Amino acid sequence: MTMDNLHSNLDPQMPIAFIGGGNMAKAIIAGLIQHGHNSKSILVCTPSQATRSNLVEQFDIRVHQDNSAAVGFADVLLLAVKPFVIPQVCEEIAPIIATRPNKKLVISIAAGVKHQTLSKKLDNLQRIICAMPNLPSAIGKGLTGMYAPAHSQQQDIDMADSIMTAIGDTVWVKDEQQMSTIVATAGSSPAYFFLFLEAMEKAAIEQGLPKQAANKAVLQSAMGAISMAIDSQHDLPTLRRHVTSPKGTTEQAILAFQHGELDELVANAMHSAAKRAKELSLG
Ligand SMILES: NC(=O)C1=CN([C@@H]2O[C@H](COP(=O)(O)OP(=O)(O)OC[C@H]3O[C@@H](n4cnc5c(N)ncnc54)[C@H](OP(=O)(O)O)[C@@H]3O)[C@@H](O)[C@H]2O)C=CC1
Ligand SMILES: O=C(O)[C@@H]1CCC=N1
Repeated sequence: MTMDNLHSNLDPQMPIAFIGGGNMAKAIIAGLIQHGHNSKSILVCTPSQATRSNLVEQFDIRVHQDNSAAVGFADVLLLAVKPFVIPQVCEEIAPIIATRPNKKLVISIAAGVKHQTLSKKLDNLQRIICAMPNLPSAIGKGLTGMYAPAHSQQQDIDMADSIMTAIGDTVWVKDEQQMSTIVATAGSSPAYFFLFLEAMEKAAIEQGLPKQAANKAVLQSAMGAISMAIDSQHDLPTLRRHVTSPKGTTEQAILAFQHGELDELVANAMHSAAKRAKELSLG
């Protein structure tokens, strides 16, 4: 709940178990370790030997091939598998969780998978929190949208929040429906920015800049703009106007974006992402 993740009160020794060791698990683990979490307090259960070896090499954490090991290792379990794998994982861990349901907190980062679906698949487990982080969690600059149903205990909300604020900032939503907009706005959005930067870099190269210069000009400008947008007391349209001299160069670029109906394009793209999150929640 704070922009300063140094304020997370996560105990660096607290055991955390991940089920699934892919891109997003790695991003969260990188963020946790950067925040000072003890690597030996992190276990990842994931089927492929290659992924496990890579995780040990990269982070010096514990790994296991059997998902049930996660339940024995930690009281906080982070489900980081693709949405379609969730039913199988729940089937494997539900009987073990059922032996001590009051001890286990499950945090799911699977896009679109609803709280109620998870609860049903985990033998009516009540201690479940849905989280939608994003890739910049790896460098402590993530944004995680979070949802806990009304019956959740405050200690579970605080625990989930302290894990996610260790790797960035959090936004809690009261209505689970809003999680699909969080997917579109935060979970998926780093890819939109990468795509836009790729397009700018390509255009700069086509206009004649060497690749290295094009890359530097694009990334440094993006970083400057984002830093200003965060720190400035001006809103986004005002900052845009500060760059756009009447009859100048920027105005021509902005007109070209407007002719291309940028607002509609962005709205359509985000609608498609949110719609897909809703479809995943049905599957
Ligand atoms: N990527 C992103 O930016 C974001 C992703 N998410 C969500 O995170 C989840 C994971 O996505 P992402 O990390 O990108 O996906 P990846 O494909 O990179 O990782 C999925 C991982 O799940 C593992 N896995 C597959 N089957 C099982 C199983 N039966 N038991 C345990 N582990 C299994 C895979 O194992 P192995 O490698 O061993 O074969 C792999 O390590 C998804 O639900 C996605 O919606 C949420 C926010 C952002
Ligand atoms: O593309 C996906 O489905 C996942 C969820 C949000 C980001 N990556």
